[in-house]
Amino acid sequence: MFGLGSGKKPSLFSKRRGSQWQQEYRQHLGRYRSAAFPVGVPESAVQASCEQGLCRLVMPFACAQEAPELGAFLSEQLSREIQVDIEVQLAEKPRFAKIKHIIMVASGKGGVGKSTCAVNLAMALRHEGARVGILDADIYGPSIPLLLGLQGQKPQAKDEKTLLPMEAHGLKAQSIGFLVDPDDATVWRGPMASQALVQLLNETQWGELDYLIVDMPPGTGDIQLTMSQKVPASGAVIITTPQDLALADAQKGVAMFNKVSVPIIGLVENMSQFQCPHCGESSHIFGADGAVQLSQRYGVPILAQLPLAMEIRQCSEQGGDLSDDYQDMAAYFAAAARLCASQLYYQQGAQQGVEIIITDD
Ligand SMILES: Nc1ncnc2c1ncn2[C@@H]1O[C@H](COP(=O)(O)OP(=O)(O)OP(=O)(O)O)[C@@H](O)[C@H]1O
Repeated sequence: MFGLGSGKKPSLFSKRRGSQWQQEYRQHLGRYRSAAFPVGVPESAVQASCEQGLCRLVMPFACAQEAPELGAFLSEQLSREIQVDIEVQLAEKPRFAKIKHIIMVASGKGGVGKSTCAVNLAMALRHEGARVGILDADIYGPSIPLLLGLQGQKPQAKDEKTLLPMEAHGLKAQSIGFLVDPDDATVWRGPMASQALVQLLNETQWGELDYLIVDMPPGTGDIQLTMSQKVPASGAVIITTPQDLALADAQKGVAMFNKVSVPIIGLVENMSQFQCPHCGESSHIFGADGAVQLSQRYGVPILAQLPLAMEIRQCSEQGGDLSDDYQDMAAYFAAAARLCASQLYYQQGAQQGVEIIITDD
């Protein structure tokens, strides 16, 4: 009835018909459920223009790679071939300078894969159509230069006060590792460490960003607490492994962010399972479902359960992008990125929706 794809463009694109399409799309989009759209595509997002079987959507969070699945859903619902193209435009005002959201990536314990997850999450958000930066605040072991293939490089000074960020894989990056000898950084005390983070954040010309990922130092001590107080973060992602010890530390991470009122966006369970390359059998080397229990206890979602995989280690340590050669591994981070971005959007929405009622008593 709507004539999408019929080719009779001029007569079909009257205003009335246009709005009729909008209505039908809107109805179906609202029913579309996925990890990224747990409550359907939000009403505010449905700025759809639909032409010749192509539905262009402007979405308020990074989810561009959801387009094929959304297209398949709409095609089935509307019984005609529909392609979806997603453009990402975050509507909210920047939280800091021209940065819309700062996301802290933290772990209660060292060596759980925090930096690896931070970099791959940043790349995945980029592939989901967002403008993304990464700030390496891990003063004790800055690994972002290595993970982005930028070792030994130095950022350029824009003027006397500001530095230009480095760029790799479409990400803007800044790290203490570009500026000081790592051996010097290890002796920094609390105030110096948090001051270094604030300075790097303030004095880098980030330009306009949708998301800035901050790779925090491991642990939940005073340094991490001060850092989380000083940075206007929209939320935090906690990386853990399924081990009891790592989970106990992850709990401390949740408590720390609660203390400074930074919402937890979700948990990433890294090294969740290992698939034998020979027989294909999956084993839970570090235990099973620890993060699920943590998630239930604190009511925070699990963004991903990532495998322990040689491809992740090799590709990351060579400064590569998983989506170039290891799409199956990249898919885990893509799903985590969409979930992280949407969770942040829905969390903010819920916060904005809180009504404060002042009474006399
Ligand atoms: N899912 C994974 N599969 C295989 N190797 C991984 C995975 N995640 C991380 N690694 C490897 O584990 C090692 C530690 O990872 P990473 O440096 O990201 O940890 P971290 O928590 O940031 O450490 P630190 O506490 O030193 O900051 C690296 O060699 C990395 O390549």
